[in-house]
Amino acid sequence: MNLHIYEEVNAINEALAQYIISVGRQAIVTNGRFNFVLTGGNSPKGVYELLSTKYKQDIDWSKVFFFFGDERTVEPFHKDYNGLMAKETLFDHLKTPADHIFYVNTFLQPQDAAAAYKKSIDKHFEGKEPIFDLILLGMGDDAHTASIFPHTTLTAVTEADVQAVFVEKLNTHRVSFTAPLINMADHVAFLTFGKNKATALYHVLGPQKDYASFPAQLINPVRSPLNWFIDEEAYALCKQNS
Ligand SMILES: O=C(O)[C@H](O)[C@@H](O)[C@H](O)[C@H](O)COP(=O)(O)O
Repeated sequence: MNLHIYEEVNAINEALAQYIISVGRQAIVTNGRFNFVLTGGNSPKGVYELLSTKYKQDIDWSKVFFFFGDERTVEPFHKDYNGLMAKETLFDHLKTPADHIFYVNTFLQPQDAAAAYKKSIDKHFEGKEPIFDLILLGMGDDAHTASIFPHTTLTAVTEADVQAVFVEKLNTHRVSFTAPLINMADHVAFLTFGKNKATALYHVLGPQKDYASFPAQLINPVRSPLNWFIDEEAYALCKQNS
């Protein structure tokens, strides 16, 4: 595991943008394309904006394919739809062709949306193992990641899949990658900052394994060390107890 800890969020975003570009360029050299899974939430807005402005010339975006590690079950481009923020901060600026963006079709019922999404992934990987080049994750203050929320069915799934899950605390369904699908990726990186994440991060990085309570602990990529891009505020409790 690699911890990249910064004082300021801007510094995290710069470091993460450079990491994404580096992984992406290597994927394009090796495989001719970069299969990049985006996280939702608010945290990644800054890094997406950096990628589509300051780093716009640093990678051949025409060879990048974008996916979402999870999606809310609201209609496409509703204000809470993860695809909307990515469209506004990345795709519109990069003029990403529609066939390079894999939105979750939330016009479908959750189970059908999840099945359709996994089918589109399998088609993209031509039936081979869906090993994404990079999966970017956020973490909630309850230690959820993607839509693997505490004490939900997804904390115990062993299949590499995309599944619908009912999240009681939100009283809604979500569509999400499962932890095994995330762990198959070539690279996985968390972007987590702010003091409201400190308690969750302390548990997630701690020695006590409790996957149901702290689902981000489920993320253990098999192909390369897990990367955490965090700030001092989020790391504060870990530091105090190290
Ligand atoms: O759909 C989502 O909301 C995300 O995929 C989710 O896992 C997010 O990364 C965390 O909730 C952190 O969200 P913030 O970045 O807004 O704190």
